[in-house]
Amino acid sequence: MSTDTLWHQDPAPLLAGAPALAEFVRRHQLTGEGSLAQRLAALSEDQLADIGCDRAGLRQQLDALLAQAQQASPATGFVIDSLTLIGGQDKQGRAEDLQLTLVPGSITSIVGPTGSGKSRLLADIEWMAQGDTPTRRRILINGAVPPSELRFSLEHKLVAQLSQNMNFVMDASAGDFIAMHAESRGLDPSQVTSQIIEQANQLAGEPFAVSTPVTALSGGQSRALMIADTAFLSASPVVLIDEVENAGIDRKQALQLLVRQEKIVLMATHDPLLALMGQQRLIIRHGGIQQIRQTSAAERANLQTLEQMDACLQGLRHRLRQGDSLDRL
Ligand SMILES: Nc1ncnc2c1ncn2[C@@H]1O[C@H](COP(=O)(O)OP(=O)(O)OP(=O)(O)O)[C@@H](O)[C@H]1O
Repeated sequence: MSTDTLWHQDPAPLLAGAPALAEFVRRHQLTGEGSLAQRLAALSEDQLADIGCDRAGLRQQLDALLAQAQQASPATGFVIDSLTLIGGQDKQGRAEDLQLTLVPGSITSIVGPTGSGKSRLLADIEWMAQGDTPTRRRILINGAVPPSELRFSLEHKLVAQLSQNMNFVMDASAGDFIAMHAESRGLDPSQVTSQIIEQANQLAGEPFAVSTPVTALSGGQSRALMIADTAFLSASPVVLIDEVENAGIDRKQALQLLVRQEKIVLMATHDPLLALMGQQRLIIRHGGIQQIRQTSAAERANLQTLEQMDACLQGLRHRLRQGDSLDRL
């Protein structure tokens, strides 16, 4: 796909895997609706004066970033508009009669009792199952069976998975880790490293530095680093999250960060605060999706109360960590 074609289409899917381009778009007041060509044309003279660059200059910089984004994208120019899940069967072999299409910028929660099949569903998506897993589910990308090079290639991953058990075994600092990842995406690490560390530190309670060895990070800090790294550097337009709740990080902010980057987010959770942040939730029983429930207006209104309760609990956790008494709540 030429950069000219990208120039005239909705950039949202491309922005998901192109943090430098996304940041440029945000900083230069190009976040409106329509293609980049339309957004650039819509800038007023006042806005251009504000930005300190003329239209031709902006176009030139955008062209360079589009070319870079295309090169770095997981499958050169491959953008995801939709991911479709076609039902298979539950653990008893009963048909899972559904077809569900998810689009970038959406959050879908996955809820259900322990052992009901939440992780299995995430794994089906990660593998882009084609009827070849125990659930017999099938996954379509942009309405079609994904080409096998997308399915099996390690470097062209469409899906990033953040799971509970994330231990680093490498001998590198947090800064080195980010730099390696940035370079593999063809990005300049100096532009993103401090941003990612800063963001990770906002998610985790106890700050760490660029020079901190990754093996010295706590569970919560590792998770925060991976989430910030995924949000800024991962080209994968689909993000799967398995149980973020016990990670010791600001989970609401983490979710907002991931979704801001226009990704398709699916999240297995037992946490009401997180579950209600999704537009819908898939209710799993006996290995099958039994129901799809849209988050209702009343539930959304309840979110505020849940946030207050959560803030109260977080405060108690903080006091506990500080060694304070909890005689008075
Ligand atoms: N439709 C299915 N057919 C056959 N096996 C299934 C199906 N769905 C799930 N399973 C199997 O059931 C087991 C439990 O599923 P899974 O680990 O996904 O549960 P979970 O909901 O994530 O549990 P937890 O909340 O404890 O993490 C796994 O071995 C999984 O492969």
